[in-house]
Amino acid sequence: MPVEEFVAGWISGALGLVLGHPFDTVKVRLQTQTTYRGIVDCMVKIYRHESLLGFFKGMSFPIASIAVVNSVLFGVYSNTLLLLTATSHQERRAQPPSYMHIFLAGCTGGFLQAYCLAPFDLIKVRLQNQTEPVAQPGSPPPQYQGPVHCAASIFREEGYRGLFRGAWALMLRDTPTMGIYFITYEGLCHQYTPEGQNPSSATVLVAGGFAGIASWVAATPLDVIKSRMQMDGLRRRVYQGVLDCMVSSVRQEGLGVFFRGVTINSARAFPVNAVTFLSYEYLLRWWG
Ligand SMILES: C[N+](C)(C)CCCC[C@H](N)C(=O)O
Repeated sequence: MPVEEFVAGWISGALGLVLGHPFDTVKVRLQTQTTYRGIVDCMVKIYRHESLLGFFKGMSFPIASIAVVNSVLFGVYSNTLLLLTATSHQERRAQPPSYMHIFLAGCTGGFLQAYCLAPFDLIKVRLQNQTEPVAQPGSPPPQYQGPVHCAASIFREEGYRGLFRGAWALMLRDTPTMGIYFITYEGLCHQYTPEGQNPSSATVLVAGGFAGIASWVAATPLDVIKSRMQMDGLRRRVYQGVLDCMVSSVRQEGLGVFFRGVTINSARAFPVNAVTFLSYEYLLRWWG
């Protein structure tokens, strides 16, 4: 089983992640809190009350977990394609797999990575939603003092299953949309690359960026529900499950609720995924 894909997936994911984290914090706040009027208002308030550090809340765990999560995504994707089409990464330029195979491999990768991602994503969302200024002397400490403390408190209060709160919504969000992610990427690369050649850096950047946007636009409705399920249970349980969360969110806020954060998600998705795919392709070419 080729391991390069796993390592390339990890490094490229980490680069994309740091670049996108400030956007991600704004997105999570907009999706789960009602105090902000929009993207700019949210950014200004975070900066004023919590300084630049406020944008990087909750980042240490994703950095640690991206090794597992992105290497599972890219490793499973690539190895599923190998199973389905019997072509390795290098051979795929000459013999491109069918879109059906790409979609299925993407879904498989998405499904398995969601399972690894769930507890890390939960902790990230809980930390990002703490609005207290970072470490102010004299003020009461925030509920969670850091990722390990957060994980331990959730485990203590809600048990092992508590760490998987929102995991169902996450799995539903990622399985089909990771299929869309890889289809868009491969489709655009194929379109703009002469037969049998490797795509140029510009093509990889643009195809990666649009793959990110396309999959995030499709993923946003379930992303909102996922974030809400993850915040639920912090004080008192409000939702009975994914469906209940959907129904009551729509009842209270209208259908528009499903597109909360879509603009910021797309703005984040382009650079993050352009960088992710560029470094992924180059690492594999370099090693291949
Ligand atoms: C499937 N879904 C849309 C959720 C994610 C697709 C892109 C994943 C990438 N690591 C990123 O953070 O943008």
